Amino acid sequence: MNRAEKAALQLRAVDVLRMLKETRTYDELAETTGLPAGDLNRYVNGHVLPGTERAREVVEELGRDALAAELDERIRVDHEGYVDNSAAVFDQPFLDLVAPVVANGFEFDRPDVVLTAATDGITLAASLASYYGTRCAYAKKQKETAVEEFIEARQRLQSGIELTYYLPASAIEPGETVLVVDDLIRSGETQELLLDIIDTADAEVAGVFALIAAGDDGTDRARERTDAPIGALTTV
Ligand SMILES: O=P(O)(O)OC[C@H]1O[C@H](OP(=O)(O)OP(=O)(O)O)[C@H](O)[C@@H]1O
Repeated sequence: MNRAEKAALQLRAVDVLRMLKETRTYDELAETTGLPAGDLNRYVNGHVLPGTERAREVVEELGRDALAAELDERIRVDHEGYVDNSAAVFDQPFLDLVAPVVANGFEFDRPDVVLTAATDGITLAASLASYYGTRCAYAKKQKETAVEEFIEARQRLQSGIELTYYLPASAIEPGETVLVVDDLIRSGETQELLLDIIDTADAEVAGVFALIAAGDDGTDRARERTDAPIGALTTV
């Protein structure tokens, strides 16, 4: 890790601690983190930065559990099992906290492109691409007018409806690595279409990540398609 990466990690740890502090006293935060309340006070107030190892623990271990719990708080599941996650996907600062936890707490290699499907995955993909310093791309259900060449992926869904996603062909170069992300994975049909797009582009899959897995069907389906790491922050 170079100096800039260390500094970024330390600042991310402070962001995580500040988020946790919003709903806790320093004593409670000390209990949650196992760190001394006096140190926490200095980190949260920006007087001192946590050391690299401590920062890593906060982001990768504590951060993952804390953000999963925070995400659970923000999700509403209706009586038919449909998920309202607007309180997560509309909150870019929250997703900016999720990004380093995903990048460091799962086994994904840094990709060349973070790919999602419009619409609800876009804010998460933007946060991750920004964290990695890579490009973000999203496939859409319509063709963009001025674009001449598309990669398209089509599938007949279980419902009988045919779904097609289009991605401008210039979005992914052959041989690039692509991390597929989405806010939600349920049947896995959307992620499968994105994996088809990566195949057509002659690119490599770096992994598949969803904020929320609704059951295991979607992740199981993705696992059948790729050996790359697959993960979700929470399962409902
Ligand atoms: O695993 P699956 O069964 O494919 O479901 C997951 C997809 O469903 C939602 O998108 P939706 O198609 O509702 O489009 P939206 O993002 O525009 O709401 C969600 O954003 C995922 O992309």
